[in-house]
Amino acid sequence: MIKILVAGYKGKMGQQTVSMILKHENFELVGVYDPHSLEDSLIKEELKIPVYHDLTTIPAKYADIWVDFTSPRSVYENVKAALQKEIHPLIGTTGLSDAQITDLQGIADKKDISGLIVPNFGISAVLLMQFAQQAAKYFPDTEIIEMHHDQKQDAPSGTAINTAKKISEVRQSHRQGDPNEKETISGSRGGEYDGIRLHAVRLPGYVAHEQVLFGAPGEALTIRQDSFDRASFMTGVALAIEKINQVSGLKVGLENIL
Ligand SMILES: NC(=O)C1=CN([C@@H]2O[C@H](COP(=O)(O)OP(=O)(O)OC[C@H]3O[C@@H](n4cnc5c(N)ncnc54)[C@H](OP(=O)(O)O)[C@@H]3O)[C@@H](O)[C@H]2O)C=CC1
Ligand SMILES: O=C(O)C1=N[C@H](C(=O)O)C[C@H](O)C1
Repeated sequence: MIKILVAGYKGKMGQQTVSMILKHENFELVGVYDPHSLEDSLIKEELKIPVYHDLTTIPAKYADIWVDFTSPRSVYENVKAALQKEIHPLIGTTGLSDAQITDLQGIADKKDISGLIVPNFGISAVLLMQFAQQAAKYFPDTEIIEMHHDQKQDAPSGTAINTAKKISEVRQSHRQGDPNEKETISGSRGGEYDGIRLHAVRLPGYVAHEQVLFGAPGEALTIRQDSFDRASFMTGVALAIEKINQVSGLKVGLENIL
């Protein structure tokens, strides 16, 4: 059995993850973590699962895997704590900066603990990023539009940033649009990563969606993926839990285990 602790267990993704783990025959939920929770145990399917409220009280090697769906504000400290306790981090929470990732990779290497930071567990999103990288070799002019539910804390989404990074690996960095363009309403042209414009839409009813638009003289290509339900992320979470041991160091992207 693979022993798992879920951080952020009361959240939208945390609840899905807890249900998936309880249904899986090879997974055991040994604990959950949320500093704001008022309960001491989570009663689920006749099981009494301990609730941790303080990182310092979680024993070293308490679980094999730490699944994190918390908040951009807490994820860095959580991953650091998991690595220090020699628990493999499987991180779905977005918002880690490049400097924080480099720092955590250093700790993971020193401790010889493998882990994964996964901007998007949906197979459609992983494929979209790969297809977008392939297309950018032939269509270097591109803009990204991500659309999410209106409770999302971070913008642009982790998936959109990761898509832009993958595109910028294969195209010459350049500024798009007319050099003399002027925003009459500030922000109209969106955010920017290495010359790639990113646009974030937040609307009720949406879950998680992304479009990558490519334009060239006389033609265009649009690649789109949709997560209509958070169940779309659970196949990827389960697969990553099963395969995290095969990763070397702390890596970014589900493609590392596909
Ligand atoms: N990689 C992927 O495929 C996906 C990633 N995500 C990402 O996962 C994260 C969570 O998303 P979602 O579930 O929708 O968000 P929610 O706001 O629904 O859930 C977050 C949960 O984390 C809890 N929390 C806040 N601070 C801490 C902390 N310090 N330690 C532990 N728990 C904490 C919150 O509790 P409280 O409300 O009491 O503060 C809440 O229950 C986001 O960063 C989102 O972008 C989401 C979907 C897919
Ligand atoms: O907050 C969300 O909901 C999601 N967050 C991730 C992101 O920022 O890319 C993954 C997915 O888009 C859902």
